[in-house]
Parts: sequence; C-alpha cells; structure tokens
Amino acid sequence: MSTDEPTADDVTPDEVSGEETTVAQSDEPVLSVEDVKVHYKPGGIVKRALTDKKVRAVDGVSFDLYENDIVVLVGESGCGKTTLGKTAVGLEKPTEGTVSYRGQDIWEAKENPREAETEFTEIRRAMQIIHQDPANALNSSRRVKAILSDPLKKWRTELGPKEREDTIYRYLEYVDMMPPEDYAERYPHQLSGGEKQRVALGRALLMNPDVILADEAISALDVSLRVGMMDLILDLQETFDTSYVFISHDLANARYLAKRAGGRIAIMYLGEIVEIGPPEEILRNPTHPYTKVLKWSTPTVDPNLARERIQEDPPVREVDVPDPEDPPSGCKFHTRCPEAREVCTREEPGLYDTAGESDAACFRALETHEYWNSDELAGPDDEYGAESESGFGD
Ligand SMILES: Nc1ncnc2c1ncn2[C@@H]1O[C@H](COP(=O)(O)OP(=O)(O)OP(=O)(O)O)[C@@H](O)[C@H]1O
Repeated sequence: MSTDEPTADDVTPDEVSGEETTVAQSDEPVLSVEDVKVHYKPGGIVKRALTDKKVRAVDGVSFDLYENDIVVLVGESGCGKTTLGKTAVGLEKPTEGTVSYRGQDIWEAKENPREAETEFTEIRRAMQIIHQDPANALNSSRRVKAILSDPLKKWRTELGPKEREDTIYRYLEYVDMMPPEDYAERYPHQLSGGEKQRVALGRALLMNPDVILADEAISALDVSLRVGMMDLILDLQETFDTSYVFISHDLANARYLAKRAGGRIAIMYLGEIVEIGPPEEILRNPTHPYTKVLKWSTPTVDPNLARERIQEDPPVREVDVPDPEDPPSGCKFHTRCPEAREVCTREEPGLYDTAGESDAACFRALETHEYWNSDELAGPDDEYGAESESGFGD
C-alpha cells in the first residue's frame, strides 16, 4: 500500500495537507433530504411483474447540506450510497419523502412548474455530478475544448467564441491542466485517468453549481493520484463555494476529505444512515457498532495495529450482509451486531444524539432505554440471529 494513501488511523489533523478549512456555514441548507425512501422492484421485467418484493435501496434518510459543506457517504457495496446521492441531486425520484434545493421541493418544481419559486432547469444547473469513470462521461470523439464548450453554450449564452475559449482555458488552469491550450486540443484517449477526471471536474464547475455529487470520483485513480485529486477538489471548493455529497467506500479517504472541509461523514447500512458526524468523532469515537466494523476493516500503516487485527476476529456476530429485499426486523444491523439484544430484533432505532458529536441509530446511545434491560442475544445460531457457519459468533 502506498504511504500516499490516507488510512483510518495514520492521518492526524496536522498531517492533513494544507490547513483545515473551517468554512462558515449558512443557517439555511442548500439541500435538504427529508425522510427519503427509494424502493425498487427487483429483477427484470418478468420478475418485477410477478413480485411484491422491494429492494429498499434507501429507507428513511434525512440530512441537510449547507453552503461549502461536505457530507461523505460511506458504506459497503449495495448499501444505497449511489441511490441516495442521485436522489439528493434530483436524478432519482424518491418513492417517499422530499428533497429540497434552497427550500424548493425539487420534484414539485419539475411536476408543478407554475407553483415553483425556483425553476427545475435552474435546480439541474445547480446540482452537478462527477462519476467514478470519467472515460464514460466524456465523449471520446470530441476534443476537450468541445466538451467544455457545451455547458457554456447552454448556460452562458452571453459569451462569444473568444470569451468562451478564454473561459475554457481558465477552467483548465483551475484544474491544473497546463498549458491549457495544449489540453484543450486533446481527445479523451490522449489523457490519463487523472486528467480525464480533472476535465470532468472542470466541466462540472463551469456550470457554477452549488452542489456536486462526486460518486466514487477518486476510486478509479491510481492510489498515488488520489490525495492530489482530493486536494484539488478541496482547494476548488474554497474558490467556487461549492458543497459536495461525496461517495466513498473508503473511510480513510472520507476522513481526509471531511476533515479538511470541516464536513461530516455519514455511515450507511442497508439503505439507512446509521451514524453521522464530524470525521474525528466517527473515526476516534465511533458509537454505532457498524461504524466500528468499518473502522476495523480500514487498512492501517501501523504494523503493530495491523498485526493485532490479523489475530482478531472482526467485531461482528455474522459476516454475511442480509438481503436488501428481505432486511432484518427491528435494527437492520442486529443480525451482525455483537451488542444486539432482544429489543433490537423488534424495535427500529431512530438517529439519536450521542455523548459525543455524532448522531447514531443505536439504542446504546440512549442512557435510559429498554435495551439495557433486554436479554442479550446468544450468538448467530440462536433464535434471533441469522443462521451462520461463519464462526464469528461469541
Ligand atoms: N434501478 C434499480 N433497480 C433495482 N434495484 C436497484 C436499482 N438501483 C440500485 N438497486 C439496488 O439498490 C441497492 C443499493 O444500490 P446502490 O447502487 O445505491 O448501492 P451502493 O452503496 O452505491 O453500491 P456500490 O458501492 O456497489 O455502488 C442494491 O441492492 C442495488 O442492487
């Protein structure tokens, strides 16, 4: 593993490159996600027609995003990060709940334009997305100049050809593509993966967005390039006053981003946010047992810690992730949770204030709750736990 790559426990605040940016956040959120659910019918056309089952990709999520804010969504594959991100920026319609941009319900704006205070096209411009694989997002048959001209022709109609060209060069400079005149003439296949991703970032910024959804925007890059790309995103966040919903499966990178931007990490499990808070709180003092599992599984460069971890069992009762079409009752994490008690099998926790600075969906955050008098679960093979031969039970 490259030492360039941040890990969960080796990056102290002082080691984070550049100064921590404590950005003054406004009181009014730019984006409000309120009790959002996105449920899909699973499978192909035939299965969809025949089944009543639903994949609960996002299942009751709320969070606010402020000016210059970053929320990094972290969780295992399939936990709903992309679906939540796309729903938050208006690319996916929620099955239930609302998503508002500066107080305007996005789907009301689309479906009832006469009633809307903010036009849907304006909301679309204000919310941009950078994908994991920029190669798919950039038209391979067009030069960088043409790719970057499109948003300007659509949104900056007052610009003539010369001003447009100057603007493109300026944005290429912003994303460190120098000399811009050279890069502007290239086709995507003449760019490295990192350069393609920077063109994608430049194109998103050309729209002067308020919010950028960055969906695993650095995971396809070489490990040695990831920190540079994160630094560039953070530097430009200050320049352009942009807020980010960042999606990552990597807690260490999430920490790096959220720490520098004064943002938050939101841990997702089976369609829900199970813990949300400042990165140091999430990493140093996690409350939710699932956050502890993610922290445990994040690589470390500390050889002693790495050796200890090899000898330890993971802090779960059961390794398999439940089927999102048939999630467990009560707390969805109870089948894997080493702290689960009987009440967790039947009652669903809300997001509670913890003793620290995070909110966590765990009864253990509450000093007084039935949980503390509830029977402990014996192990993964008992009547409450899922059947398992994993051997990770107690
Ligand atoms: N259009 C769809 N139709 C049916 N099911 C879907 C659809 N999109 C996503 N899902 C399901 O919803 C769940 C959440 O998917 P999502 O892609 O949001 O997760 P993720 O955390 O982003 O995963 P990854 O890290 O692998 O991208 C998964 O079970 C997925 O199979």
